[in-house]
Amino acid sequence: MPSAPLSHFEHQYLDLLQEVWDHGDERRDRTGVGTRSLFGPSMRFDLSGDAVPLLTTKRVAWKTAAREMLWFLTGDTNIRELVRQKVHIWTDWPLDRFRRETGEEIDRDTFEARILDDDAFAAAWGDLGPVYGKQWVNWDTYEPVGDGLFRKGQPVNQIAQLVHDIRHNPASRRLLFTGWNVAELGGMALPPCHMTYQYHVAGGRLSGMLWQRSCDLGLGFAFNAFSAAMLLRMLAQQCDLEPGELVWSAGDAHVYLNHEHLVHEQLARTPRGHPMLKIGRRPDSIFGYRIDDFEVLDYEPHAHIVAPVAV
Ligand SMILES: Nc1nc(=O)c2c([nH]1)NC[C@@H]1CN(c3ccc(C(=O)N[C@@H](CCC(=O)O)C(=O)O)cc3)CN21
Ligand SMILES: O=c1ccn([C@H]2C[C@H](O)[C@@H](COP(=O)(O)O)O2)c(=O)[nH]1
Repeated sequence: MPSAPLSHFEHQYLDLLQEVWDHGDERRDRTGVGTRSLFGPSMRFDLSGDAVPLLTTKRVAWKTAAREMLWFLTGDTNIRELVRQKVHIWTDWPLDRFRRETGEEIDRDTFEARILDDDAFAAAWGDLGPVYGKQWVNWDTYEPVGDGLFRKGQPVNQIAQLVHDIRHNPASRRLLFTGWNVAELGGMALPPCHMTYQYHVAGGRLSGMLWQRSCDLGLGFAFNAFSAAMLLRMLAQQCDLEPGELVWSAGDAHVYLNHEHLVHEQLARTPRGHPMLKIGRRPDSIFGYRIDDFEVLDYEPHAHIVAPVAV
């Protein structure tokens, strides 16, 4: 049965957008663009059935978000593979570094073409540092070899460990993984925003919480909410559980001042439809999913809204 309009999941997002725009503290942020910001909001999304919190008040490139999530799970931190899949959302940071360090005024398409064509260029300029994927599946460890010396130990695969723990110790209060490796933050293009994920099993259902320290409500949120739900669904499938709830909570939730048009346009639109995310196949492991395994149904969103990304 279609539910009453006010119960649509997306109203939580639209209400927050309005709240931040109307009452957020206006400040100059790291990027120089300026934001309005509120601290500590949260939202809850019911993922039962195949429900997925994919925004409908603008078209969201969910396949781009899905490709990014699958890329994280490979442990890769170089944008080359994303660019090869025509995912451009991470290009601006390496491009910015390239321009700053070489003084060359290269455009984005040329930069991406060089990343694809030139191995050495990709290795030198395409890497984001030890960001999400590195920490999720290859967190470095060190073991003493005497005299104050250490050598690298076996890296920790937090995701494999998580799947094991959900399966074998579902009552655990330690079902979590994090990208926030304090010792390695300095080498990252950006410290993780969607930084910590925790899970909870009850009544045959897997629920998850994402703690996002910093959220760009106009651009990042749509990707982060979809990806967190997608990952939860994959974990549930691997652990023979039904999806429960996704709890999203943020530290600094902000709207960039140059997203004013997006705020007004989205708030003028009415959420429509109840998007569903289908997974067509059950791979042998959490690392075995491919983009073609995912399909979104009942998605007839309002038109896309172009908004600049603050670098
Ligand atoms: N300011 C800022 N916002 C973010 O959301 C963000 C960052 N920086 N830095 C790191 C990553 C990169 N992410 C991004 C970057 C760009 C888009 C973006 O431009 N999205 C457009 C077009 C998507 C497409 O390529 O089709 C959108 O309308 O959603 C989204 C997420 C999320 N993160
Ligand atoms: O997944 C993501 C990644 C990034 N963001 C946003 C949040 C902020 O607007 C910037 C990061 O800047 P910091 O100064 O490091 O907070 O990127 C996002 O919303 N989601």
